[in-house]
Amino acid sequence: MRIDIITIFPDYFVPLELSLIGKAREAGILDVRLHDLRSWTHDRHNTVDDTPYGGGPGMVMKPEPWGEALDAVTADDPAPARLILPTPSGTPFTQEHAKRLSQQPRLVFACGRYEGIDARVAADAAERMPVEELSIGDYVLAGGEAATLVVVETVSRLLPGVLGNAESAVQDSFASGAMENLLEGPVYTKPARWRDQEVPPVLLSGDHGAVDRWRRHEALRKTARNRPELLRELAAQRLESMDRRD
Ligand SMILES: Nc1cc(-c2ccc3ccn(Cc4ccc(CN5CCCC5)cc4)c3c2)n[nH]1
Repeated sequence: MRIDIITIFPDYFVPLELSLIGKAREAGILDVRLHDLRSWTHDRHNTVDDTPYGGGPGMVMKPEPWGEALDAVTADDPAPARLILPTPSGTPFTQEHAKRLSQQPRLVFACGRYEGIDARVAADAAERMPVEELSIGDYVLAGGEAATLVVVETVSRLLPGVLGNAESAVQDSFASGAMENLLEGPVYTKPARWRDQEVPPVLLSGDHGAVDRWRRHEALRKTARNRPELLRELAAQRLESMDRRD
């Protein structure tokens, strides 16, 4: 997968040189390219923002630099680029969304700052490529960079070869399958006793059936405590599938 990131803060993405994603880049699984938006400004001050039409607080990012940057970044590779626009007003980013994005050959991230990017940029890009506005949560960041890091990390760890067999994305909470849509319960490792706390004996029993039942019970308990609304969804899905079978 090729990932292009356009930002006025390229240094924000130094973390993508580290750890799993850094190794995936070295292995050629991921091709991450950073672009400084100011490279597509032509005035002495490299201006990227201006006051909002209609008044209001703050500044808005000018369309011209974005138009030129997106043209340049998507011109050189035939694979259809999908433009990802982090924004507080986007569709909620979920694990399902990450799985869909991990199937794409190319993602281009436009990291806004100030109060956002002139709306005509997304409208113009949509004439040439799929554009997705997405939110990573109901809170307002200072710009799109942190959201882009979250999406790139979530998507990258789903790519074959990125996670060693030491980790596995299959058992992720929100993953489909046996523990579908449940939060994962507690995890333990050696020593079996630490600061007077014992690891739950079932985990040392070697009885894999009992271990699976215990883990499912813990996942249900944690989901009921932290995300009860997920249980309602799960119950509704179960009822629906039972109704379909009847
Ligand atoms: N999930 C999530 C994503 C983000 C995010 C993503 C990109 C940008 C670019 C700039 N900002 C700051 C920012 C500040 C204020 C407003 C709200 N204003 C009210 C009137 C016009 C706009 C919007 C945007 C971002 C924030 N935040 N949270």
